[in-house]
Amino acid sequence: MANYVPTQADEEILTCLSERRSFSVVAGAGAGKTTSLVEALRSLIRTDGPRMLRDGQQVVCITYTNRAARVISERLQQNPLFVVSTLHSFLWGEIRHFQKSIRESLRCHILPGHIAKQKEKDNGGKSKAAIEARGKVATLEHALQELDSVPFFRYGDDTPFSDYLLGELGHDDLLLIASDMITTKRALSQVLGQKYPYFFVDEAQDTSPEIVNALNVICSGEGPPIIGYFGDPMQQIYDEGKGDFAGPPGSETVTKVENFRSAPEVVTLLNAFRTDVTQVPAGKNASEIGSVGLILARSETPEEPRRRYSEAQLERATRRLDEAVERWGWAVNTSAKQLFLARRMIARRLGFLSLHDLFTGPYASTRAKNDYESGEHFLLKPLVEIVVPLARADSEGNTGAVLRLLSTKTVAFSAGGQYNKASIGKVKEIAKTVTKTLVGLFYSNKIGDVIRYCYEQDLIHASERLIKHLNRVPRGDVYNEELHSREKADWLADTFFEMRGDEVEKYCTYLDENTPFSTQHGVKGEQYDDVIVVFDDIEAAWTKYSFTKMLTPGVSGEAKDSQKERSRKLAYVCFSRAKRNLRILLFTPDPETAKSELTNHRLFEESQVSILG
Ligand SMILES: Nc1ncnc2c1ncn2[C@@H]1O[C@H](COP(=O)(O)OP(=O)(O)OP(=O)(O)O)[C@@H](O)[C@H]1O
Repeated sequence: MANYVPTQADEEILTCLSERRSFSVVAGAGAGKTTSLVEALRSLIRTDGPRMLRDGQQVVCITYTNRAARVISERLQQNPLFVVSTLHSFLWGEIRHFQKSIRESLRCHILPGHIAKQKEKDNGGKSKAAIEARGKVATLEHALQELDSVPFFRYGDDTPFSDYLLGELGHDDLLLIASDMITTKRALSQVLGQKYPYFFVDEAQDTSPEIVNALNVICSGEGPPIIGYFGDPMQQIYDEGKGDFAGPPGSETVTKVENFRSAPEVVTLLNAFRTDVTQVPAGKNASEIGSVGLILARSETPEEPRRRYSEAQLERATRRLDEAVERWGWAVNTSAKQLFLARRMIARRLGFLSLHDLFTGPYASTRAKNDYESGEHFLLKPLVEIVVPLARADSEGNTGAVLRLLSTKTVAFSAGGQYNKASIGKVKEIAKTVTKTLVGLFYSNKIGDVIRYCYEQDLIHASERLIKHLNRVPRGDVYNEELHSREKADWLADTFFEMRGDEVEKYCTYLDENTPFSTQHGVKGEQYDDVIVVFDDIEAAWTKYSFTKMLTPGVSGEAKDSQKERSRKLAYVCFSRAKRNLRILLFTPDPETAKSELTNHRLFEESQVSILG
């Protein structure tokens, strides 16, 4: 890396590696954790690489996303010494052949564990939660009984949730099964330790406690295999993470104190949010001049049911943001990244409010909401992955891109698809017709027609769930929360199938990050010169977070512990994306009192805070 500055922490990591001792690197935002990780991996090429290659061993580096895996692999120039992979694909690759053990794990631990959890939620009464829990217990017990009829189990990116009797394992179950197998089957942990003398885990704070435990089991005892965790407990923003990851007994903790990203003004604010690491601005940004500014705007009492803003209120809140931006003199700063927890504001600005309200409204389960936010919802996936990219490539007249999309993303045009025996000329001709029809449908028909065409033409990997919705008669009855809560997905699908595609296209633009807007979760690992963070607890309509309570408990009341922790961490992640200038807009019921509270607690300086009149 140009301008790479070696640090004390890097030295300590090298010492651990040479002494074959496990370690955890704890570092704040912008510390260059990935740089330290890559440097440590590179050092192994020199010190232990030839021996490992001779003995058929490799180093495992686990990343949180596929994108991070690609970045690290590139920085290591695809050196075959390293297996750089997400946790899920690494684990599945290691356990998939042990089908008997997977079944045993499901039977003895995983399913009984899920059943016990659901039973805890059932007090025998008639509440919605109790009824739902009883339903889940029945389904799980049935799956347990019939487990032997499942020929084999599989896991894929397209199976976020388990369907045991179809043999589909979801993301969470995969982690539970793998950690169960590693901790209970000594032979498996020994084999893994022999194949891989070094394990590195990036973003360790988001690794589940079960997995940290399993990896520590592999790496317990003296000498190799050893494990190195790299992470920041303050940036644990996914609930399943362990946060305070630590290596097996006897391992070292290395604290990295530099911040190579942010200007000193931003680093001062970040330090006010935590006590475990006090950062010092380092490298060339230590001499940059940055700034921090907070504007407090009065929040409104929501007028709509479910504590939602009305259209007029949403409009007023958006106008307040424009006023704040104006006051900061950033109206012309088009490169400033705007981070919102308040997604309706983004959806409205970008033109997909009805889609947003559908996928976050009464027909959407928590699972559906999460999948919508990440672009993974099974109803949206065919459009996000195939239809919209095809429509875009087609409108640009980019035939090459159209053919590439068809051959890589669709079933029909893939190597094993129905056209694989046809001549190239014929395939091109079919591709043209299919694309023309599909794009035509997308712009003029309902979404249901588009998806149905994709399914009939074998363009999508249609999941069982999707096929079920396509084949069923639309629900004629009016949705009733009491009666239908377990079947709400039917109403979601029916409403979605009736919609037009234009909103989905805008949603895709947003997912592609081609806009100056992002959700606050979406920016993890990113950095921008200028950042605007908007906190509106009401508009976000989210009970998991409360920024007003976290920042100004005197004005808004004390947050619950979990709410406070989550909000503090998410705020920290957002603020720490700024390299130079950070601006925050906080909607609060009482801006004047909030101002004194914030400055009294020394989170912000008086000169940094102002009130929007
Ligand atoms: N040792 C170093 N010397 C100089 N610059 C560095 C060093 N390490 C990292 N940087 C630079 O600092 C910035 C932040 O690094 P990076 O994104 O790797 O940090 P991080 O710890 O992963 O941050 P976060 O956890 O906040 O996402 C990048 O621009 C990177 O190039």
